Amino acid sequence: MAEHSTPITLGRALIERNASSTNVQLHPCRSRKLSSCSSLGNESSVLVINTGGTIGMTLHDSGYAPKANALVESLRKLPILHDEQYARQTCLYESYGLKNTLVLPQSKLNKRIIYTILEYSPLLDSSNMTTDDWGQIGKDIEKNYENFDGFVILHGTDTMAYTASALSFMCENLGKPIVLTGSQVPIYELRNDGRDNLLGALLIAGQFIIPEVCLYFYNKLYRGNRVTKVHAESFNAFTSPNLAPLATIEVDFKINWDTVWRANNTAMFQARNELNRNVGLLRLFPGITASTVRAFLQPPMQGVVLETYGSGNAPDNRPDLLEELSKATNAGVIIVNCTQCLKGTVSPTYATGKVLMDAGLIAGSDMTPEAALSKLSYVLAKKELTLDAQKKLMAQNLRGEMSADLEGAKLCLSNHRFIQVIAKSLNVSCKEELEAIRDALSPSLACAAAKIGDTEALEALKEMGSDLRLGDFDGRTPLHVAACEGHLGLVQYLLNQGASVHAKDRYGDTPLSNAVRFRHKEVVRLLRKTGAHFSREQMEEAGTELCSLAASGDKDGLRIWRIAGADMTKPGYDGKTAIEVAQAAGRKDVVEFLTPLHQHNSKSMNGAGIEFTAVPTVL
Ligand SMILES: NC(=O)C[C@H](N)C(=O)O
Repeated sequence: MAEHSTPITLGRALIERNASSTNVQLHPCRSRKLSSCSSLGNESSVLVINTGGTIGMTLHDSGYAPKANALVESLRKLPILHDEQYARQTCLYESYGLKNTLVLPQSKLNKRIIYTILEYSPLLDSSNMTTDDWGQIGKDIEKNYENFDGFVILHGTDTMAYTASALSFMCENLGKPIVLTGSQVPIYELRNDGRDNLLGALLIAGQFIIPEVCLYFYNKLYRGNRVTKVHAESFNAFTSPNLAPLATIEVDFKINWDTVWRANNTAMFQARNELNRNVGLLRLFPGITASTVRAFLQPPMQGVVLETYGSGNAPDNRPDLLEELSKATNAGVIIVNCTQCLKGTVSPTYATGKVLMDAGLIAGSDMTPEAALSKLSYVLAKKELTLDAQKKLMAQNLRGEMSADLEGAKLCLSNHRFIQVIAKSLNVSCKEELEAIRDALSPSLACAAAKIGDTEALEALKEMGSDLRLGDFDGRTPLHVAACEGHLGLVQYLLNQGASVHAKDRYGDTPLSNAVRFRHKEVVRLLRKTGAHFSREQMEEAGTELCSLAASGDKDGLRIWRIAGADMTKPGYDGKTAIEVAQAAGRKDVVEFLTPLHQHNSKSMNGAGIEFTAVPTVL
C-alpha cells in the first residue's frame, strides 16, 4: 500500500511563501495575474496521481520495475508535456508553491493545463495493488477535489480495469473527470505510448467536464467500469466490449456526449473508501466439482461473481452444483451471474440459465467481471444496508456499468418541427446536417428558455436530443442562466438532468458565482449542496469584493458570500480583510456580523482547511 504523504495546506503554503519572499507587497498569485491576465481564464488545473505502472518503469536486473522520483524531472524536459517559458513568465512555481507542477503548451482549444504530480511511495507494479490502494486513491481525490478541475491517475495496465471500476463506484456524485491511464512501454524509452496517453488524458481531464471515472488508452476514452485488458503487448491494450468509447481522439476530440454518464441528483461528491475484501471470481468450466464450489463459497466469503457460459448458463443436470450455490445464497452470500463471453449479456433465455436464478443468483447483465467484482466490494462495505438492499443495488445500474436501463429515450430529431423548419429553409435533409444544426442552435435556445424559466421548452429541446449541459458561444450553460435569474425550480430540474455545477463560461464564471452576484440565496444553497465551490482564482478575488461590501455596510451581500462558502478572512487587494475595513469605516454592525465568522474561519483554516497532499521530497 502507498505511504500516506504529509498533508500541506495549499492556502497556507502560499501565505508562508509570501511572508518569506523579499517582495512582500505583491502576493505571488497577484503578481502572476498581472503578468498573464489574458490567459488565466483559459487555465485549468489537473492533479496527476502517480501510482506506478510501466509508464514510469526502467529496466533492472529483475526486469522492469518502477523508478521513484524521476517522472517530474523527465517530463519537465519534454516540450510537448511542459512549457518552461510559460511557467517562468507566469510565475507558475511561486504561485503553486510546488516544484512538481508543470504546464502543457497551449491546446488547440486555447487551454493551458497546469498539472501537479503527486507521486506515491512506493510506486507499484499494478499486480501488487490491493483494495487498500483503491482506498488511498479515493482519499487523495476527495482531499484535493476542490483544488483541481480534473484528475489523472497513472496506473499499471494489468489491474487498471479493476481500479477504474472500483473508483467509479467509490466516487459518489462525481462532478469532475477522473482519467486513468498508463502505458505498455515506459515513457523513458525512445518509442513509447506513455507520452501520448498522458497527454491525451491531461487534455481530457483539463478541458471537458466528463464527470465519470474513465480510462484513456491509445486514442480512446472509455467508461472505466466497462473496460477489460485484452492485449499484453499491443499499444491497443483495452477494449470496452459492451459500450462504445466515450470519446475518440484523432485529428479532433470527438466526444459522444449522449453516452456520458452523470449523477442526476443534488448531493455533494464523496469518495466511499471502505471496501469489502471477502469477494471473489469463480469461473465455471466443464466438470467443475461440487467440492471446489463448496470450498470457494465458505465463510468469510460474502460476494462472488460466477462467470458462466454464454448468456448466463450453467449445467442444469448438476443438482450437486446447484445445491452448493443455493446453500450459499440462502446463507447470505451474494452471487452475481456474469458471462464468460467478452460481449453480450446474461438473459434467462435458456433453461440452463433459469436454474441459476432459481438458486438465488443475481443477473449481472453485461457487466465485466472486473466491474461486478469491485461493485460487490463497494456494495458489501455499505454496512448500513440490509442484505436485501445490497442485493437490490447489485441488480441496479449505478454508474453506467450495465446496460439494463440505459435503453430507450433516444430522441428522434426529425420529430421536432422547429428544427425541421430551419433545416428546410437551409435546404438540408440528411441526418448529419440536421444534427449539426441542432447542436449549433440548441445551446442558445436552451439558454433563452432558461432565462424565462421555461421548463417545457427545455423538455422539448431535450426530447429532440439536445444536451442541456452544453454551453453557448460564450460557454454559458442553461444552468448559468437559470442561476443568474434565480429560477430555483429550473436549477433543480437542470441538476436532475446532469447539468454540471463546475461549468465555467469564457469569463471563468460558474453557476455559483452567478447566483452570488445576483444574490439568489436559495439557488446558492442548492448549488452548494450539489458540490459547487469557488475556484482558487475566484477565492483570491473574493477578498476585494468582501472588503467593498464591508465598506458599504452591505450585510446581505456578505451573507450570501458566506452561504456560498467564501473564506471571510480573505484579504482584499491591499492586504486588509473585510473586518478591518468595516472597523476603519466605523461599521459596527458589520464588525459584529463578521466577528464570529472570522473566528470560525480562521480556526478552520488553521485546522482542517483545504489540504493539499504532496510528497515531502518534492516540496
Ligand atoms: N503495462 C503495464 O503497466 C504492466 C505492468 N505490469 C503493471 O501493470 O504495472
